[in-house]
Amino acid sequence: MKVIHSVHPDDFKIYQTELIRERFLLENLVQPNRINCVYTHYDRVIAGVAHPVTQPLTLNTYDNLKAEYFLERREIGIINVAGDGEVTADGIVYKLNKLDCLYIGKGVKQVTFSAANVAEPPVFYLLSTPAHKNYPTSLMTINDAEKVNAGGDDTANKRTINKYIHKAGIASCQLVMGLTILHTGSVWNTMPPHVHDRRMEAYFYFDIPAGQKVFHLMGEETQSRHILIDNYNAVISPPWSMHSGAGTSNYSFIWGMGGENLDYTDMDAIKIENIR
Ligand SMILES: O=C(O)C(=O)C[C@H](O)C(=O)CO
Ligand SMILES: [Zn+2]
Repeated sequence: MKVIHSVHPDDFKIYQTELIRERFLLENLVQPNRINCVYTHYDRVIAGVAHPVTQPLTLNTYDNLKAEYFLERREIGIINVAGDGEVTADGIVYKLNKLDCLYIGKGVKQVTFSAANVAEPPVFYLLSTPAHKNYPTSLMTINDAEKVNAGGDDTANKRTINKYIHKAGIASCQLVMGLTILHTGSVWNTMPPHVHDRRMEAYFYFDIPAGQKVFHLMGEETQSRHILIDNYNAVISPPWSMHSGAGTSNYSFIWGMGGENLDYTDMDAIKIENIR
């Protein structure tokens, strides 16, 4: 499993394009009949994708965890961003259609992923954090996710934020997870931006139309940098970094966090006029 180490904000100031991409961008996660995971030293979050097509896939442990099974001391959030699929947790089958979310708690030994239809296979985005106790496995469909409508047409940031795993939603030890859908004609996510030193964050961009890209914005407020994002890329946002983005079209993204608290609204806002 690839390992991503933490970066100090002072060191980040001299980073050029290639080094920014190497240290923060997760590419090539979606491969047929494979689970690809990346271990980060940001709150020990593991991000990855399971893409079962013609065969079921099992979430095995990795040597990095020194654990008998993946969820021995971890919890995981799973969101499907493509065709219909199934996730089985210790023999119980959960159907996940596009944009449905499954939380699986610490102590579940066997997790498998499968496609409902080979012609339109699922893409399961995975985000896992260390966990100290078991919370029940819980499925939440996109319809049941708590919704916040934010932004406006006049500022090209009209979007719907869907919350699944958070203080008032699915219970977890430290994982917070949901997804944001940009409305047609809107391109800016998370603008005005924020930081939350108490939690790292990872974004997974999807439904970026062919030929379009997202400029993901990161860095301290007076040291902004960007990374060009393709469909199904994930990007790590360190606790000191703002995270925002503008697309050449509308798109969607999954956000997920690990750290001190489960309060989605715990953010330190940045004024647009202060960004440099
Ligand atoms: O569009 C938004 O605004 C977001 O989706 C914000 C993220 O959810 C976030 O950064 C949560 O901390
Ligand atoms: Zn955030």
